[in-house]
Amino acid sequence: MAKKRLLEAINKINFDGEKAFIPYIMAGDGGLNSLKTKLLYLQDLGATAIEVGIPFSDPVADGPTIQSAGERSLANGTTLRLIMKEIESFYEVVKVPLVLMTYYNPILSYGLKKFAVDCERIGISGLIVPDLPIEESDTLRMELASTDVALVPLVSLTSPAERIAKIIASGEGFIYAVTVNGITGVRDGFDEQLKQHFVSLKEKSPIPVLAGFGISTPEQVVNIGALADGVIVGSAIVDAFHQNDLSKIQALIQASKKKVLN
Ligand SMILES: O=P(O)(O)OC[C@@H](O)[C@@H](O)c1c[nH]c2ccccc12
Repeated sequence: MAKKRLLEAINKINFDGEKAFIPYIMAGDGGLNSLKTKLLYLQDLGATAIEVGIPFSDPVADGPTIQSAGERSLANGTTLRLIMKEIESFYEVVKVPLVLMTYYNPILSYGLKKFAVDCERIGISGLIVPDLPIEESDTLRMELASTDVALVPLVSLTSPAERIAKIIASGEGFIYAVTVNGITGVRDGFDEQLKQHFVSLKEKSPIPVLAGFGISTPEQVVNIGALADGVIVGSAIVDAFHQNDLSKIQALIQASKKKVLN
């Protein structure tokens, strides 16, 4: 099945002259019963899709902010199973596409087949599995083949050209282009080569290319967003929810809605 839901949500925003904005939140941070409220809040502000993080004990790609959020969530007793149940209880109300970000281990212990079936049933639009390299993704890909759940690949700044071509060829939903070398978290500056990197990715990719990692201010949303089809913001959103600074979240999303002329 062609993966449509996520792709179409992003294409529609770009067609309207805006950049896609995908906030990341950690499920279970602040209690699992706050998940629905946060999702509806972000949906109403105009998030294109929302990345929902599954807490994991060994989060190798996560910076300090997301790590702490994961620890708070785990301390609340959050598990993938409970998160799936919780989403099932409100998936008819939350309309914005949801992308689950999880390491591979929780999926394996949940059961690959069951996970794919359940994701489809509760309306999940995409998956990001940062520790599953493309060479090892066939099993999961096969389970997802008959669903509208896109397997969103990550491309790093240092991926060689042949690898980028392979990743793009198998990409579904959008390409997650990582803008820094290293882990998630707030950054001051970006690599000067970034512009060329995005020009080249966008040339090669038939699906949207979104930029993520280190984007934490409205200015960065505008500037990095201009290079890509949209942005993903994690740590800044997680922090703002944790500190209950909702105006920060509003300003970040608003920055993606400045019309751009292509
Ligand atoms: O926090 P940042 O720097 O804004 O980056 C987004 C990121 O947090 C989110 O997409 C994410 C959280 N954990 C990840 C692990 C791998 C890839 C991506 C992620």
